[in-house]
Amino acid sequence: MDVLLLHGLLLLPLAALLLYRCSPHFQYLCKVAFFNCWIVAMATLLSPFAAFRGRSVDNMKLLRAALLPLKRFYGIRMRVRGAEQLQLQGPFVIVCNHQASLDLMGMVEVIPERCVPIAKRELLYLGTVGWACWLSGIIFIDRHRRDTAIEVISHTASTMRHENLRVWVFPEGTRNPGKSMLPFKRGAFHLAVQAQVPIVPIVISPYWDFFSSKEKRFTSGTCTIRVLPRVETRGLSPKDVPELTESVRQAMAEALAEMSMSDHEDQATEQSLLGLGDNRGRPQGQGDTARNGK
Ligand SMILES: CCCCCCCCCCCCCCCC(=O)SCCNC(=O)CCNC(=O)[C@H](O)C(C)(C)COP(=O)(O)OP(=O)(O)OC[C@H]1O[C@@H](n2cnc3c(N)ncnc32)[C@H](O)[C@@H]1OP(=O)(O)O
Ligand SMILES: CCCCCCCC/C=C\CCCCCCCC(=O)OC[C@@H](O)COP(=O)(O)O
Repeated sequence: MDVLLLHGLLLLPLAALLLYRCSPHFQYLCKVAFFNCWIVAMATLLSPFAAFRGRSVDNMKLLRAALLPLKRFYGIRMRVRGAEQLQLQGPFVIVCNHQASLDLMGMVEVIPERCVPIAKRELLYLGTVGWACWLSGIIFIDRHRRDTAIEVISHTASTMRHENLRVWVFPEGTRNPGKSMLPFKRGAFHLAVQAQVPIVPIVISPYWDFFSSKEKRFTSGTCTIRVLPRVETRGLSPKDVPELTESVRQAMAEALAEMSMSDHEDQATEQSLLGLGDNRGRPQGQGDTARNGK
């Protein structure tokens, strides 16, 4: 009986490995589980060090260092275009499209010094992850209570100016795996206008080629991050916010559409150069990006 049990235990990892190799769904589940486990493990490991410093934006460096290796585990190549647009003195607001939790990998590629994201309050309750986020100075808003969210944003506007803080906002307000961007919430734009600081739009290319939570697909691939020219807000007032929001969204939507096309073309070219004609692990009609291993 014991021998049988031992054999069973030995065969279990082998069976899991086989399943991982053969089933894209199982591979997806493993990769997503690893992503979350990595975040929880890093938060647990690093929070005591961060606590030593106290609540400070400097702890974002720890958080960034902890998340940077993730792309290597997943074989995701990051290409950054226009990084020089982030070489600004003083505070500014970054607005970025939000497809999935994977955006954290793109975020840490380009996040400048002294920059914190605005996040939904619910993240605070994720145990050590919430603790790590709080210690890093992440700004939390309750999306269901507009007045208190607006208060937090107003307070952030004055902190930005006094403490030379940069703020990263996902203006869609929620994850959006769709092909176009959702209408933008206006908080980020009120924030920039109140603080009279520039807005730097960032667009992360679509993940369709290597990731889809709907289809439970997670392979390797290339992701492009494009930093668009900054938009000045000096002299603008709250009445200008709707137009400002629309013009920034328009510029980002155009960049996203362009990137969707060119990423597809790039990957098709790479594929034919590498002689990779098949569509392993994904439906017909979507390019393969298997060049990065895994
Ligand atoms: C060591 C290892 C650790 C590992 C650890 C890893 C984890 C590390 C995670 C970090 C990364 C996190 C990433 C999370 C990502 C998200 O959590 S995304 C979700 C949170 N983000 C957001 O919601 C975006 C910001 N939200 C907003 O800006 C929204 O405008 C607000 C403030 C919540 C209000 O929402 P709303 O009422 O639904 O929307 P909206 O239509 O914009 O506004 C309604 C009205 O209020 C007005 N208004 C809005 N804001 C303002 C304002 N500030 N002032 C005056 N009026 C305003 C609008 O103008 C509008 O009025 P009208 O113009 O129509 O007259
Ligand atoms: C004592 C409780 C212990 C709980 C342990 C929980 C383990 C949690 C596991 C992993 C945490 C990963 C956190 C990744 C955060 C990614 C940021 C993100 O993408 O947030 C989503 C938010 O933008 C929009 O949310 P919705 O699309 O509106 O929804």
